[in-house]
Amino acid sequence: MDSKIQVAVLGGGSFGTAIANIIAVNGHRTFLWMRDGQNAEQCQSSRENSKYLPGYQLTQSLQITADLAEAVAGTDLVFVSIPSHSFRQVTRQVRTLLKPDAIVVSTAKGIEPVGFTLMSQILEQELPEHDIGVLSGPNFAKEIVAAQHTGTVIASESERVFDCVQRTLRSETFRVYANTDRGGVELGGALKNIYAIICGMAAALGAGKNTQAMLLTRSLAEMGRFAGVMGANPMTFLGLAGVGDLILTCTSDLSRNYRVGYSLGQGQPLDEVVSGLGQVAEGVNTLRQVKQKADDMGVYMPLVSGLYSVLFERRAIADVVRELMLGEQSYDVEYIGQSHGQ
Ligand SMILES: NC(=O)C1=CN([C@@H]2O[C@H](COP(=O)(O)OP(=O)(O)OC[C@H]3O[C@@H](n4cnc5c(N)ncnc54)[C@H](O)[C@@H]3O)[C@@H](O)[C@H]2O)C=CC1
Ligand SMILES: O=C(CO)COP(=O)(O)O
Repeated sequence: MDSKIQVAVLGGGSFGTAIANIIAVNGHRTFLWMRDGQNAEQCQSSRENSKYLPGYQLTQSLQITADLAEAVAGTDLVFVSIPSHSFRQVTRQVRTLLKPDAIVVSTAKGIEPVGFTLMSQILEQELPEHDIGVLSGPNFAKEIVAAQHTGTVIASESERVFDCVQRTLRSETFRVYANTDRGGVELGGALKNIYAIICGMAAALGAGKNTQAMLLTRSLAEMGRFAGVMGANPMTFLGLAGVGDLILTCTSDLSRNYRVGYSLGQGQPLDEVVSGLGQVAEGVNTLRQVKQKADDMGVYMPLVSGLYSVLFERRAIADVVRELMLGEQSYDVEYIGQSHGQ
């Protein structure tokens, strides 16, 4: 049996383009769908996505189109690489176009505001007949297209999804691990964006390595605590989609969320920073949603609360930092608990 399949990637931004290119290089018939016809034509003829990944040559066999029906008809595997604010709208458009047995995988790292809905829950709601999954990990699009050795995670309840995604994406430079904790993997990808903003801000303010290490570690503690209450497995946060992506995004200015934080730390106003970015930084909206949810569920998230009060309540960063440092001192690793920790 021919192991080559037909794949569609929806969303012609940085990540959609990078992932579609890997799959086409692997020899699968691959369509990259972008909504703007002129952009699609220009990328198809120049073999470059000059807006999102300038300077990177896309492989000849990748077919770039603005025709959604052409992109998904006959497709075995679909990646939805659309930012969270438009994810449902695009998913809805493909409902009647997909083959009944097509697998659908989200690559978005955000949360829908209404009802705190994760992207894979949108897939469940909009495409209930399909096997679904989530792809997440420390994966800068620019490094993927530059063939840097990269690892990622496919999360799903279905063996069929693991098997298909691992076989389709695997290459000499791209490695795919499996995880059955879909919610944990997805929350890891969304939550780390908040902490990337904090770490960018800290860097702009001259934070040293002690501060960076404390921030990263306490961020991980907060993420695991929140996800645990949401029903995820805190152990997922020891994997690539948890601590892996947290380290990546919190330590590099290739991250848009980190860059948002850096500019805020330099004193620029939030609306200017966000409108000047020209690309999606999911962390700003995720912060609003996580703060609300944490308050509703009574989850202790001092870093989330601190960033929220700087961004949306106009509190001075220095005051918030002082308060965080002088707050109640607690246990290092809360899973060890008081009785073992003493
Ligand atoms: N860039 C990266 O390194 C990574 C990004 N991600 C996640 O993937 C998702 C997409 O991110 P990027 O590709 O980086 O974003 P981007 O900002 O580079 O591109 C977003 C793309 O979505 C398209 N889009 C937006 N609304 C649309 C709509 N209603 N209909 C059709 N297309 C629409 C835009 O035209 C653009 O092509 C985000 O949730 C992000 O967090 C995940 C892993 C890595
Ligand atoms: O998720 C990412 C890398 O894994 C990309 O992060 P940014 O969205 O902050 O650029």
